Amino acid sequence: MAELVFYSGTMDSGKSTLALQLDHNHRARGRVGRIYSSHDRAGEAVLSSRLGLATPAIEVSERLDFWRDVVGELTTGGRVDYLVCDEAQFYTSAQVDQLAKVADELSIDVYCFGILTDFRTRLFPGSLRLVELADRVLTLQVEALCWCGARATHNARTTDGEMVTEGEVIVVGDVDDPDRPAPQIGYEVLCRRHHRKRMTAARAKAGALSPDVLPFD
Ligand SMILES: Nc1ncnc2c1ncn2[C@@H]1O[C@H](COP(=O)(O)OP(=O)(O)O)[C@@H](O)[C@H]1O
Ligand SMILES: Cc1cn([C@H]2C[C@H](O)[C@@H](COP(=O)(O)O)O2)c(=O)[nH]c1=O
Repeated sequence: MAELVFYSGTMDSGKSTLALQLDHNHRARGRVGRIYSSHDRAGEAVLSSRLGLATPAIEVSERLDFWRDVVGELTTGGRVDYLVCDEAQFYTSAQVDQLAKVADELSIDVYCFGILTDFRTRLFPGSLRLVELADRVLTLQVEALCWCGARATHNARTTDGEMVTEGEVIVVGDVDDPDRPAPQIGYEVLCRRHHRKRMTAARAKAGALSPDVLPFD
């Protein structure tokens, strides 16, 4: 029986890398996959990983109907054994329903990858529906870490290193690189404790340098 699987983790936890590995392993055994992504940092119609690998993908806009897309491929002589769906948090609830239908009625395995919650700690619509419908929800094993060393569970949006809690839900961006100045808008993964306290790495560092602040912990 085909499955709908949701691999979830914070930003920078290796989801796209796993998506590319999974596709590679299936293709190496002669299976034919169809790859989708949405708002990838590297641009439109691509699935890219921070490890440098990338592959062409079908861009998932709000208008894309997965059921019609896959049925269209099959009825024009194509073969589809599995779907790889990256950045699935950005999919609509209806699109996730279509993916479940593809798994159930066409017996095609569907592997989805995405972050659970946005910068305000709210579930993305696509992730919410995946949690509701997936046969399995799997957390990535490579743990992204908060600056304090604890497992990072939340995605913070930052402006010049300071956490922000208001703004558009979708803003494509990357996690800050400690070796280069923080971009105006970036992301940082934090443990819940530090997300609650809006304590980014930059703030923690500034606090540690100031003689006047009370100890944080
Ligand atoms: N220079 C590097 N050397 C080893 N691993 C790296 C390097 N850069 C990134 N990574 C790994 O890649 C992961 C991010 O992979 P990626 O697939 O882009 O994440 P996601 O799709 O979850 O945002 C990091 O958590 C880290 O494990
Ligand atoms: C938290 C959060 C993230 N995003 C964007 C930022 C990135 O472009 C992607 C996540 O990609 P990754 O491969 O998992 O790093 O999502 C957003 O638009 N809104 C948010 O709240």
